[in-house]
Amino acid sequence: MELAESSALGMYLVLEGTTMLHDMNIYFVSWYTPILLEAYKFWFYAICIAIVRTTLILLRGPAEPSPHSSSTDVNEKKEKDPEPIPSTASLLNQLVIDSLNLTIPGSLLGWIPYILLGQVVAMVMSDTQQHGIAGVQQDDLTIPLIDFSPFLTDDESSKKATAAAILHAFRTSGFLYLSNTGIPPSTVQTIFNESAHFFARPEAQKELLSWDTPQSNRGYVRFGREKVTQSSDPDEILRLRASNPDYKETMEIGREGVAGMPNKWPEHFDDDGKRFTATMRAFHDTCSKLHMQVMRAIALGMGYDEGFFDGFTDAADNNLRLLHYPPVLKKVFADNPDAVRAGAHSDYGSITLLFQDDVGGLEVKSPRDTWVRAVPIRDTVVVNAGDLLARWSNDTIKSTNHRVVQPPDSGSGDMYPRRYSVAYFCNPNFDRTIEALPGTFGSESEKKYAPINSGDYLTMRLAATF
Ligand SMILES: O=C(O)CCC(=O)C(=O)O
Ligand SMILES: [Fe+2]
Repeated sequence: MELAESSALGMYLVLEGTTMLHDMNIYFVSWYTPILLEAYKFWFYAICIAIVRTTLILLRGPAEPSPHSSSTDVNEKKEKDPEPIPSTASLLNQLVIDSLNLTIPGSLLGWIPYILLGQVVAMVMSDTQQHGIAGVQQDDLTIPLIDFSPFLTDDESSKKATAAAILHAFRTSGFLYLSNTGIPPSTVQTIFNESAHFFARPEAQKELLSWDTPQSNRGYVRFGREKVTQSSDPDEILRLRASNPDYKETMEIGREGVAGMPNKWPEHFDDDGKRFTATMRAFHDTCSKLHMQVMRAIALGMGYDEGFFDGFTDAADNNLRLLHYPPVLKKVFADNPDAVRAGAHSDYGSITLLFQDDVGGLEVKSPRDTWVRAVPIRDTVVVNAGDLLARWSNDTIKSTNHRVVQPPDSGSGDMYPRRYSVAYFCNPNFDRTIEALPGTFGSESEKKYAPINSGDYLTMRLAATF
């Protein structure tokens, strides 16, 4: 039966292969359609055989190894583990997947109504959403989509399960998508509207709100001023900035009420400026609550009391950054392989809450050293760990490099569209000392970093890039 299945699949691949040049507009053939239909039939048969095979295994149990296979080379046998026996759950799972897959060639052949295919796709999508499988998975990098709502209940076991999933993501890829965070999508939409309105102001007006010092880290940063990079060598940063500027402008908003470090609000310009100020003040507060909740999840995941980090998060020494990447000629990217909207970097603080529009362009470095697109997923927040959390966790949590490049080519026009995003950079209270967390080291000598003051660390990192 296995042979029949692979033969049918082989026929499908061979037949479909013969139509490839036609598909690529290289060599047109008159028999394209009939051959393709025959190919789809073999695809359909192969899945049918697979379904029958799985059903038989379910009913009868796995086949005994044949005498032939047991008499194969002894050396080879010694090295190989016996084939694992699939569990009933995994067989049932396979059966569901195969049945769903059957609808694809089935619909293409007109044997199964198209409408069913649509329903099946919707079913698979909602299933993966529910089980948190969705997200991004490529080149050994997994950015899971995690539903945060169970963590916001009083149910201890739901909270623990969500906390464990979040910590696992921080320890492996350093990135995750969070849904149902408690921040309404309409609030995020308002922030994006206000941001677009702000960046549309005349350049001269924005310059009046210009960012001045890394200590304060507040205000408007014009196009090309910040060059995010891992380098701390000033000459190297200057050279990079001149050759490959970040194609972006930003507005940095810090915690309100810090002596000597006022935010640079546009409230004295006009009513729009007043509305912007009130909206952003409120959003800073809203995000600081999510920051506290995510840190509580990390605490629970690491086996501490849920409130372990509260004394590190309650000052809300966080930075709200509005980002605008203006439209850019496709030619700029085509001509220069190093062109970026935001250069490769890791974030500095504890965690970042990132809201992106649906344009795309954010990429995350995979363990295979490739760039993987962190595609926008509607109504989710991308959460990633920063360098200070990695340091705090004695490198058990990862602060992963990421960058922003051109969005996928939509094909029309000679420019890539503008993109907006909003990053909320969270930091441990600036007056706290950060040193290896309990449980992240055995003996004192396993602590990788010296204790450091949170505020000093952040200022040092910011001073290097502006
Ligand atoms: O715009 C984005 O999606 C990412 C921005 C970012 O990584 C940053 O500002 O640190
Ligand atoms: Fe970043």
